[in-house]
Amino acid sequence: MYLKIDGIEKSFPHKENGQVKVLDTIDLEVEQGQFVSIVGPSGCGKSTLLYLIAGLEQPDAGEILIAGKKVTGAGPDRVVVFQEDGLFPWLTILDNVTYGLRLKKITKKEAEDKARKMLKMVHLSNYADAYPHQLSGGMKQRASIARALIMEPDILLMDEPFAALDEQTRMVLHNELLEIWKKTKVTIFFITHNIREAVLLSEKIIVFETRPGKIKATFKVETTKDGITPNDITLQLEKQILTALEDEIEKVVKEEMGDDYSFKTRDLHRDASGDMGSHI
Ligand SMILES: Nc1ncnc2c1ncn2[C@@H]1O[C@H](COP(=O)(O)OP(=O)(O)OP(=O)(O)O)[C@@H](O)[C@H]1O
Repeated sequence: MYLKIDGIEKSFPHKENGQVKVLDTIDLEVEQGQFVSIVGPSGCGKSTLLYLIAGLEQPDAGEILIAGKKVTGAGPDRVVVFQEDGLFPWLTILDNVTYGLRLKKITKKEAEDKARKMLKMVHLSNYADAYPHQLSGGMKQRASIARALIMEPDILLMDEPFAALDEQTRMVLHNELLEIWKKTKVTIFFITHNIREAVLLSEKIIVFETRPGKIKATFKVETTKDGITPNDITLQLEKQILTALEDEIEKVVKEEMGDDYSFKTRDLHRDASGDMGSHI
């Protein structure tokens, strides 16, 4: 198995309880080139797992292996794309994209050629000399993806990368990301609150339980030979994921709003295309 998450546990210090357990015995396998999404209620440890894979946090127990090698710290083989674009406002888009290459021993010309190729891939060729403030939210996020891809990572770790974007921009970026994924064959580990987004993009979807995060269910997205998922399968899957998530969201709601509040009896947020659990 390419990415193997084996018995991962993680706690953080907590001012009242001493320690709070965030992840409890996570076992998970990802194949090389696979697109895997994680959905789960707010605070269940999704980002923590992503940081552990990135090597930005260390587990209390268990280990993460990539191609059989234990992750002990950050490395250029894993790049994170965050919800906020994180571009440097004082640099042009081209310079933002080449920034990560500074430590690599390549000439400025080589770095720029590479960056222009990446900008072409995310359809930003005409904005190489623009500054981030001159770009829309979606364009900035595409620049962030180009900046990540230029490092030629084996694993792209995406932490709610499209959550701050409007629906139309999100749809465009979904298509672009799928194109990029097919072209680069990069392994993608994608966190989202949006069930429809997860179903649309991924091959495998993992639903997390409320804190301490545990895997509650795993769903495989079936496609036809030409890579398309028929609508009835998509809808069915969205329903199943929503059902698995509802119980978990209910727990979070009760914890925060009291036992007399029920999420499941309300229809307001029961649309799988919405961001489930992100605003509780
Ligand atoms: N460095 C840290 N120190 C202390 N507590 C932390 C730290 N990082 C995360 N936590 C806590 O761990 C829990 C899980 O956080 P995490 O961000 O992984 O959840 P999440 O599922 O990604 O949440 P969301 O969907 O809201 O982004 C939260 O209660 C958070 O406050």
